[in-house]
Amino acid sequence: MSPRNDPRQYDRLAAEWWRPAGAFAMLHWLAESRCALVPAASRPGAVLVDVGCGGGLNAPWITGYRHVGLDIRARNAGIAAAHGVLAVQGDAMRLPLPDGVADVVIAGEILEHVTDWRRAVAEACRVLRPGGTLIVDTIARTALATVVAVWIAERIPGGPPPGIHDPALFVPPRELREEAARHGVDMRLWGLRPAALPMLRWLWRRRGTVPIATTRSLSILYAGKGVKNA
Ligand SMILES: C[S@@+](CC[C@H](N)C(=O)[O-])C[C@H]1O[C@@H](n2cnc3c(N)ncnc32)[C@H](O)[C@@H]1O
Repeated sequence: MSPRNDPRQYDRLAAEWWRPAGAFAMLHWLAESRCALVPAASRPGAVLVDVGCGGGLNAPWITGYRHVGLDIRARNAGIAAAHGVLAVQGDAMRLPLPDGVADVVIAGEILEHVTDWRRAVAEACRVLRPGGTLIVDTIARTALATVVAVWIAERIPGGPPPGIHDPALFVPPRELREEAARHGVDMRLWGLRPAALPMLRWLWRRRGTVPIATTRSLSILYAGKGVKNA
Protein backbone atom coordinates (compact mmCIF):
# COMPACT_ATOMS: atom_id res chain seq x y z
CA MET A 1 0.00 0.00 0.00
CA SER A 2 1.18 3.49 -0.82
CA PRO A 3 2.26 5.63 2.20
CA ARG A 4 -0.16 8.19 0.83
CA ASN A 5 -3.75 7.01 0.32
CA ASP A 6 -3.85 4.78 3.42
CA PRO A 7 -7.58 4.00 3.88
CA ARG A 8 -7.01 3.73 7.65
CA GLN A 9 -6.86 7.55 7.57
CA TYR A 10 -10.63 7.55 7.22
CA ASP A 11 -11.08 6.07 10.70
CA ARG A 12 -9.83 9.19 12.43
CA LEU A 13 -11.90 11.32 10.06
CA ALA A 14 -15.17 9.57 10.90
CA ALA A 15 -16.71 12.71 12.41
CA GLU A 16 -15.99 14.64 9.19
CA TRP A 17 -18.29 12.69 6.86
CA TRP A 18 -21.50 14.52 7.65
CA ARG A 19 -20.03 17.95 8.48
CA PRO A 20 -21.07 19.97 5.40
CA ALA A 21 -18.08 22.33 5.78
CA GLY A 22 -15.67 19.63 6.94
CA ALA A 23 -12.87 17.73 5.22
CA PHE A 24 -15.32 16.04 2.86
CA ALA A 25 -17.28 19.16 1.86
CA MET A 26 -16.56 18.64 -1.82
CA LEU A 27 -17.81 15.06 -1.62
CA HIS A 28 -21.17 16.47 -0.51
CA TRP A 29 -21.30 18.70 -3.61
CA LEU A 30 -20.24 15.84 -5.88
CA ALA A 31 -22.81 13.47 -4.38
CA GLU A 32 -25.65 15.72 -5.44
CA SER A 33 -24.35 16.14 -8.99
CA ARG A 34 -23.53 12.43 -9.52
CA CYS A 35 -26.84 11.19 -8.16
CA ALA A 36 -28.63 13.45 -10.66
CA LEU A 37 -27.22 11.00 -13.26
CA VAL A 38 -29.00 8.01 -11.74
CA PRO A 39 -31.93 6.89 -13.95
CA ALA A 40 -35.35 6.38 -12.38
CA ALA A 41 -35.61 2.84 -11.03
CA SER A 42 -37.20 0.61 -13.70
CA ARG A 43 -38.60 -2.05 -11.36
CA PRO A 44 -39.57 -2.54 -7.72
CA GLY A 45 -36.57 -3.67 -5.69
CA ALA A 46 -34.04 -2.25 -8.16
CA VAL A 47 -30.51 -2.39 -6.72
CA LEU A 48 -27.96 0.42 -6.72
CA VAL A 49 -24.45 -0.58 -5.64
CA ASP A 50 -22.37 2.27 -4.20
CA VAL A 51 -18.74 1.13 -4.40
CA GLY A 52 -16.49 2.82 -1.81
CA CYS A 53 -19.56 4.41 -0.26
CA GLY A 54 -17.62 6.15 2.52
CA GLY A 55 -20.01 7.65 5.05
CA GLY A 56 -22.98 7.24 2.69
CA LEU A 57 -23.13 10.79 1.33
CA ASN A 58 -25.09 9.64 -1.74
CA ALA A 59 -27.95 8.41 0.47
CA PRO A 60 -30.04 11.61 0.58
CA TRP A 61 -30.12 11.73 -3.23
CA ILE A 62 -31.05 8.10 -3.95
CA THR A 63 -34.73 7.18 -4.18
CA GLY A 64 -36.50 4.11 -5.56
CA TYR A 65 -33.49 1.77 -5.18
CA ARG A 66 -32.20 -0.64 -2.60
CA HIS A 67 -29.04 1.31 -1.88
CA VAL A 68 -26.27 -1.20 -1.22
CA GLY A 69 -22.90 0.22 -0.13
CA LEU A 70 -19.44 -1.28 0.24
CA ASP A 71 -16.39 0.26 1.78
CA ILE A 72 -12.98 -1.13 2.68
CA ARG A 73 -13.25 0.46 6.14
CA ALA A 74 -15.84 -1.09 8.44
CA ARG A 75 -16.19 2.22 10.25
CA ASN A 76 -17.22 4.01 7.07
CA ALA A 77 -19.72 1.25 6.27
CA GLY A 78 -21.15 1.66 9.77
CA ILE A 79 -21.62 5.41 9.26
CA ALA A 80 -23.26 4.80 5.87
CA ALA A 81 -25.56 2.20 7.47
CA ALA A 82 -26.60 4.76 10.07
CA HIS A 83 -27.72 6.95 7.15
CA GLY A 84 -29.90 4.28 5.57
CA VAL A 85 -27.45 2.52 3.23
CA LEU A 86 -27.37 -1.31 3.28
CA ALA A 87 -23.63 -1.05 3.81
CA VAL A 88 -21.02 -3.70 4.47
CA GLN A 89 -17.26 -3.85 4.55
CA GLY A 90 -15.98 -4.90 1.14
CA ASP A 91 -13.19 -4.41 -1.37
CA ALA A 92 -13.91 -2.65 -4.68
CA MET A 93 -11.42 -5.00 -6.34
CA ARG A 94 -13.28 -8.12 -5.14
CA LEU A 95 -16.94 -7.23 -4.75
CA PRO A 96 -18.79 -9.78 -2.60
CA LEU A 97 -21.75 -9.73 -4.99
CA PRO A 98 -23.01 -12.09 -7.74
CA ASP A 99 -22.79 -11.22 -11.44
CA GLY A 100 -25.50 -8.97 -12.86
CA VAL A 101 -27.15 -8.12 -9.55
CA ALA A 102 -27.09 -4.32 -9.89
CA ASP A 103 -29.32 -2.01 -11.92
CA VAL A 104 -26.91 0.85 -11.21
CA VAL A 105 -23.31 0.92 -9.98
CA ILE A 106 -21.85 4.17 -8.66
CA ALA A 107 -18.09 4.48 -8.18
CA GLY A 108 -17.71 8.03 -6.88
CA GLU A 109 -14.21 9.24 -5.95
CA ILE A 110 -13.03 5.68 -5.32
CA LEU A 111 -11.07 4.55 -8.39
CA GLU A 112 -8.22 6.95 -7.50
CA HIS A 113 -7.97 5.26 -4.10
CA VAL A 114 -7.60 1.61 -5.12
CA THR A 115 -4.33 -0.09 -5.97
CA ASP A 116 -5.76 -1.61 -9.19
CA TRP A 117 -8.43 0.62 -10.72
CA ARG A 118 -8.77 -1.69 -13.76
CA ARG A 119 -9.82 -4.53 -11.50
CA ALA A 120 -12.31 -2.26 -9.70
CA VAL A 121 -13.82 -1.25 -13.06
CA ALA A 122 -14.01 -4.90 -14.13
CA GLU A 123 -15.79 -5.74 -10.88
CA ALA A 124 -18.22 -2.83 -11.21
CA CYS A 125 -19.09 -4.00 -14.74
CA ARG A 126 -19.39 -7.65 -13.64
CA VAL A 127 -22.02 -6.93 -10.98
CA LEU A 128 -24.00 -4.68 -13.36
CA ARG A 129 -26.90 -6.31 -15.19
CA PRO A 130 -27.13 -5.94 -19.01
CA GLY A 131 -28.86 -2.59 -19.58
CA GLY A 132 -27.68 -1.35 -16.17
CA THR A 133 -25.96 2.00 -15.70
CA LEU A 134 -22.41 2.67 -14.52
CA ILE A 135 -21.66 6.11 -13.05
CA VAL A 136 -18.09 7.08 -12.20
CA ASP A 137 -16.21 10.16 -11.07
CA THR A 138 -12.51 10.27 -10.34
CA ILE A 139 -9.26 12.23 -10.77
CA ALA A 140 -7.21 12.25 -13.98
CA ARG A 141 -3.58 11.13 -13.98
CA THR A 142 -2.08 14.45 -15.09
CA ALA A 143 0.45 16.92 -13.68
CA LEU A 144 -2.30 19.51 -13.41
CA ALA A 145 -4.46 17.19 -11.30
CA THR A 146 -1.49 16.55 -8.99
CA VAL A 147 -1.02 20.30 -8.53
CA VAL A 148 -4.71 21.01 -7.94
CA ALA A 149 -5.88 17.92 -6.02
CA VAL A 150 -2.73 17.29 -3.99
CA TRP A 151 -0.47 20.32 -3.75
CA ILE A 152 -3.25 22.91 -3.46
CA ALA A 153 -6.43 21.20 -2.20
CA GLU A 154 -4.70 19.18 0.53
CA ARG A 155 -3.16 22.41 1.90
CA ILE A 156 -6.43 24.33 2.18
CA PRO A 157 -7.57 24.45 5.81
CA GLY A 158 -10.70 22.32 6.00
CA GLY A 159 -9.93 20.77 2.61
CA PRO A 160 -9.21 17.09 1.93
CA PRO A 161 -6.83 15.64 4.51
CA PRO A 162 -3.12 15.81 3.61
CA GLY A 163 -1.94 12.47 2.27
CA ILE A 164 -5.39 11.26 1.21
CA HIS A 165 -4.41 11.18 -2.49
CA ASP A 166 -1.60 9.38 -4.27
CA PRO A 167 -1.13 10.83 -7.78
CA ALA A 168 0.31 7.51 -8.94
CA LEU A 169 -3.16 6.01 -8.50
CA PHE A 170 -5.00 8.67 -10.51
CA VAL A 171 -6.86 7.29 -13.53
CA PRO A 172 -6.16 8.21 -17.18
CA PRO A 173 -9.56 9.02 -18.75
CA ARG A 174 -8.93 7.33 -22.08
CA GLU A 175 -7.78 4.13 -20.36
CA LEU A 176 -10.85 4.18 -18.12
CA ARG A 177 -13.11 4.38 -21.16
CA GLU A 178 -11.19 1.54 -22.86
CA GLU A 179 -11.31 -0.66 -19.77
CA ALA A 180 -15.06 -0.16 -19.29
CA ALA A 181 -15.63 -0.92 -22.99
CA ARG A 182 -13.67 -4.19 -22.58
CA HIS A 183 -16.26 -5.15 -19.96
CA GLY A 184 -19.28 -4.19 -22.07
CA VAL A 185 -19.88 -0.61 -20.92
CA ASP A 186 -19.45 2.23 -23.41
CA MET A 187 -18.89 5.38 -21.39
CA ARG A 188 -19.22 9.03 -22.18
CA LEU A 189 -16.80 11.17 -20.13
CA TRP A 190 -16.85 14.88 -19.24
CA GLY A 191 -14.89 17.16 -16.92
CA LEU A 192 -16.13 18.50 -13.59
CA ARG A 193 -15.21 21.63 -11.65
CA PRO A 194 -16.69 23.51 -8.73
CA ALA A 195 -18.41 26.70 -9.94
CA ALA A 196 -15.81 29.44 -9.52
CA LEU A 197 -17.64 32.25 -7.70
CA PRO A 198 -19.56 30.02 -5.26
CA MET A 199 -16.24 28.26 -4.57
CA LEU A 200 -14.52 31.54 -3.69
CA ARG A 201 -17.48 32.51 -1.51
CA TRP A 202 -17.34 29.12 0.19
CA LEU A 203 -13.61 29.40 0.88
CA TRP A 204 -14.27 32.75 2.52
CA ARG A 205 -17.39 31.87 4.53
CA ARG A 206 -17.31 28.06 4.80
CA ARG A 207 -21.06 27.89 4.42
CA GLY A 208 -23.57 26.70 1.86
CA THR A 209 -22.95 24.45 -1.09
CA VAL A 210 -20.96 24.81 -4.29
CA PRO A 211 -22.58 23.66 -7.55
CA ILE A 212 -20.47 21.30 -9.65
CA ALA A 213 -20.19 22.54 -13.23
CA THR A 214 -19.21 20.51 -16.27
CA THR A 215 -16.27 21.30 -18.55
CA ARG A 216 -14.82 19.72 -21.67
CA SER A 217 -11.41 19.34 -20.06
CA LEU A 218 -10.69 15.90 -18.59
CA SER A 219 -7.43 17.06 -17.05
CA ILE A 220 -8.41 17.24 -13.35
CA LEU A 221 -11.71 15.88 -12.11
CA TYR A 222 -13.99 14.01 -14.49
CA ALA A 223 -17.13 11.92 -14.57
CA GLY A 224 -18.51 9.23 -16.84
CA LYS A 225 -21.69 7.33 -17.46
CA GLY A 226 -22.44 4.29 -19.57
CA VAL A 227 -24.94 1.50 -20.07
CA LYS A 228 -23.89 -2.16 -20.13
CA ASN A 229 -24.48 -3.89 -23.44
CA ALA A 230 -27.32 -6.39 -23.45
C1 LIG B 1 -12.85 9.84 -1.30
S1 LIG B 1 -13.79 8.66 -0.42
C2 LIG B 1 -15.28 8.66 -1.38
C3 LIG B 1 -16.46 8.16 -0.60
C4 LIG B 1 -17.81 8.21 -1.31
N1 LIG B 1 -17.79 7.46 -2.55
C5 LIG B 1 -18.21 9.64 -1.57
O1 LIG B 1 -18.06 10.10 -2.72
O2 LIG B 1 -18.64 10.30 -0.63
C6 LIG B 1 -13.02 7.13 -0.90
C7 LIG B 1 -13.62 5.95 -0.16
O3 LIG B 1 -13.10 4.76 -0.75
C8 LIG B 1 -12.87 3.81 0.27
N2 LIG B 1 -11.93 2.82 -0.25
C9 LIG B 1 -10.59 2.94 -0.43
N3 LIG B 1 -10.09 1.81 -0.96
C10 LIG B 1 -11.14 0.96 -1.13
C11 LIG B 1 -11.27 -0.36 -1.64
N4 LIG B 1 -10.21 -1.07 -2.09
N5 LIG B 1 -12.50 -0.92 -1.66
C12 LIG B 1 -13.59 -0.25 -1.21
N6 LIG B 1 -13.51 1.00 -0.69
C13 LIG B 1 -12.32 1.61 -0.67
C14 LIG B 1 -12.38 4.64 1.42
O4 LIG B 1 -12.48 3.96 2.66
C15 LIG B 1 -13.29 5.87 1.32
O5 LIG B 1 -14.46 5.71 2.04
